[in-house]
Amino acid sequence: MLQVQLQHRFRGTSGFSLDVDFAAPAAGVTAVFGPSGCGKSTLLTALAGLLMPQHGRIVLGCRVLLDTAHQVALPPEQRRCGMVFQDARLFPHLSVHRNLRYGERRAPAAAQGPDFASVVELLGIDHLLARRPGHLSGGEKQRVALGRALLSRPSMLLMDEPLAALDAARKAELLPFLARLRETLRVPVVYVTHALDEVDQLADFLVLMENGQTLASGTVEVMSTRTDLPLVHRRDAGAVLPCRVLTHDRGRGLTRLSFAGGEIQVPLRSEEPGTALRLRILARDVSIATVEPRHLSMQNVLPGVLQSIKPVAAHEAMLHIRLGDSTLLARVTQDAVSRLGLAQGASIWALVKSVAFTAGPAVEDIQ
Ligand SMILES: Nc1ncnc2c1ncn2[C@@H]1O[C@H](COP(=O)(O)OP(=O)(O)OP(=O)(O)O)[C@@H](O)[C@H]1O
Repeated sequence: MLQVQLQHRFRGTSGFSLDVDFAAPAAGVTAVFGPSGCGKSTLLTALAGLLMPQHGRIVLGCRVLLDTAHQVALPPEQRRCGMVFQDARLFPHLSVHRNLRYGERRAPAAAQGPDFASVVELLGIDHLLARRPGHLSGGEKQRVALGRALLSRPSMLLMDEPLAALDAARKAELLPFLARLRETLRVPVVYVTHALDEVDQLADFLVLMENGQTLASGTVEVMSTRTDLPLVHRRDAGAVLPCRVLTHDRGRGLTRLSFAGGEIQVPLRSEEPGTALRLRILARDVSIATVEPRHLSMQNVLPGVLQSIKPVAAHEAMLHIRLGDSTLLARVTQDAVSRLGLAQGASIWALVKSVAFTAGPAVEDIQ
């Protein structure tokens, strides 16, 4: 586990207070998500040991990095956190090769981790080794920065909005590398972002922050269906479902997926049957029927049970729908709730218009 409890108040004009308390799995990617100025970067600097909080305890696995109650405070070099920022911060006068070797030289002899060749292969930067940072694109620079951080064999990787400075195309180029990293490496990652699509694609666990405080934390799937959190008011609010590819029907251009509440059909995907995928079904793309609908253009009509109805805006409500072992969210008007006579426990059909995929290559990659 990564256990974090921190309290810190900046003196002077800022007066900002950080009050963080969460426990995340030590393996995988933990996203720290929240609006600008909520304290995400401050949290990272405290994890790295670059900010000494007034009170706190940080434990990674069985290592106590900080325990102010017992005067324990490991300095940054003993915490060994690899850091990747929005701007790559590479040495401009050194080649990519030498930037990477710099990271490698900082690795303690006994530390476990990938070697130079495997990092270069993992990040696809072989062809860039002789270049200087000034001759790299933003996405390439970030891959090198990531490689340098990995080669220092960190005990934890801290990433502060590594994609925020990139345009959409560069971001799309880098995301698959980050996803590979998550699948291949064992190093725990704390990933700061205010982009929900990055959370969906990369994170296993989510820590939600607001005004210096942790509002909630949990798996991305569970957090995506919590209607008590500010996430529910976003346009992209919706349930994240882990799925598996069942079959492809190339003639009809459809792929059938299974999830813990049934099956769903989506536009043709490129992944082999058996591949795990994650998809977000936006609440606003789900409609409700109280009798089984027929003769519809929609592919997905899923039987479920209405678990709860929560108002989310003046005239709208968020419905929690139980589909087997999964939960779906549907955002409908209050008018629809009363017209259909919707009530907790009712059997209903959820009609899913479209889904957003949050993992795996796009269908354009087929062939
Ligand atoms: N060294 C400091 N001294 C005083 N105040 C600070 C200091 N560092 C950060 N702050 C304040 O702490 C608050 C949180 O800043 P932080 O950079 O952690 O937010 P953030 O969530 O990472 O924001 P963003 O998403 O915009 O990067 C801000 O109000 C900032 O002004």
